[in-house]
Amino acid sequence: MTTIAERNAVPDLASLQQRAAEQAAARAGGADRLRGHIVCDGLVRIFKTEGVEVVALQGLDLVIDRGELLAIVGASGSGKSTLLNILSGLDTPTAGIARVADFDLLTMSTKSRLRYRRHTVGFVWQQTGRNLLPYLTAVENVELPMQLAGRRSRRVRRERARELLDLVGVGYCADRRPGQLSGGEQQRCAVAVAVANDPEVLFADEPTGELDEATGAEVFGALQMINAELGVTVVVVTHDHAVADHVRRTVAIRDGRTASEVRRTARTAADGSTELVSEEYAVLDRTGRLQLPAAFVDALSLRDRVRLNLEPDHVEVRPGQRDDVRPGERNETTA
Ligand SMILES: Nc1ncnc2c1ncn2[C@@H]1O[C@H](COP(=O)(O)OP(=O)(O)OP(=O)(O)O)[C@@H](O)[C@H]1O
Repeated sequence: MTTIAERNAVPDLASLQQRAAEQAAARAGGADRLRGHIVCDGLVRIFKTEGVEVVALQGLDLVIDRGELLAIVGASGSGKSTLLNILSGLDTPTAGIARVADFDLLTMSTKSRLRYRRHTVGFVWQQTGRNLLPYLTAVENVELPMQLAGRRSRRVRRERARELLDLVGVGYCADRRPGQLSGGEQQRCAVAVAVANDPEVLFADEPTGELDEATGAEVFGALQMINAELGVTVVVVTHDHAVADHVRRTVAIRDGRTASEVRRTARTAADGSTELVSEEYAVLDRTGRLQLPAAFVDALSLRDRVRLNLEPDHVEVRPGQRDDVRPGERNETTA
């Protein structure tokens, strides 16, 4: 059993991930049941306003394993909020598959949607006002969801609320109201509130959006702790690419599809220490489509079509035939 002092020591991402995987396996009933806690397959969301259709999600594929701590990043308008609204049960997709913890988000009834939102998922929003009630102290805010669920005795509720506040590093704020807390402390309390009823998945929408970098890092520390100690799957949606430093996998969304992801893997360095190495991958969908990073497209002025060559261990992508060949310029694809 880890002590609070040990938990609050500066966390090492690799060991936190290891702990999260063990806790998640325990929750799932064995490591062999870890895959696919959240599954999106060919997810489509079309909005229709005044006869105009906006395709916000264009066949998005994403699999998140139980116990993962994952960030979703993307420019404004890329479809992050649309995806989060669907996964949190606030909105229904137009087509495709969206499944979280065995709930089918396309077909679930109003009753299961309510159960899903109350017990299966927790939320942290960017605006504190949406997370905490101003007239309750921090510990009362954490107790409230347990009280509404009517599952635990008053004494147990209070004990758990204090434990959760300790876990996210704001035990000292227990008897203060939100107005007496800093922005970072409020968001860490919000994390404790979100997991009060022991959800399987925690969604955080821009949880550090209004915070400076150092305070934002403390909030990420709280999310890491919840993930590692409770085995809760954590999905953070943000504009902020610096988030990649705090998670093991960052998925980038572009034009309503998953475009690329960065994975940080632990490797043993020459001196025996463990180091985290980041590697960027393009995402290949089931039909073999992939999106080239915008920087690659710009660097070679790729447009309209490209030439592909299959090599023994890789695929080459070269600029393709250009229709607008100027006089005197050779068209490199003609034989
Ligand atoms: N209710 C709606 N009605 C019509 N169009 C919508 C609606 N919600 C989102 N859209 C459109 O869908 C696309 C994706 O929007 P979304 O809000 O999911 O992006 P986002 O990545 O979350 O952006 P931001 O980071 O600015 O919140 C945009 O083109 C947006 O205008």
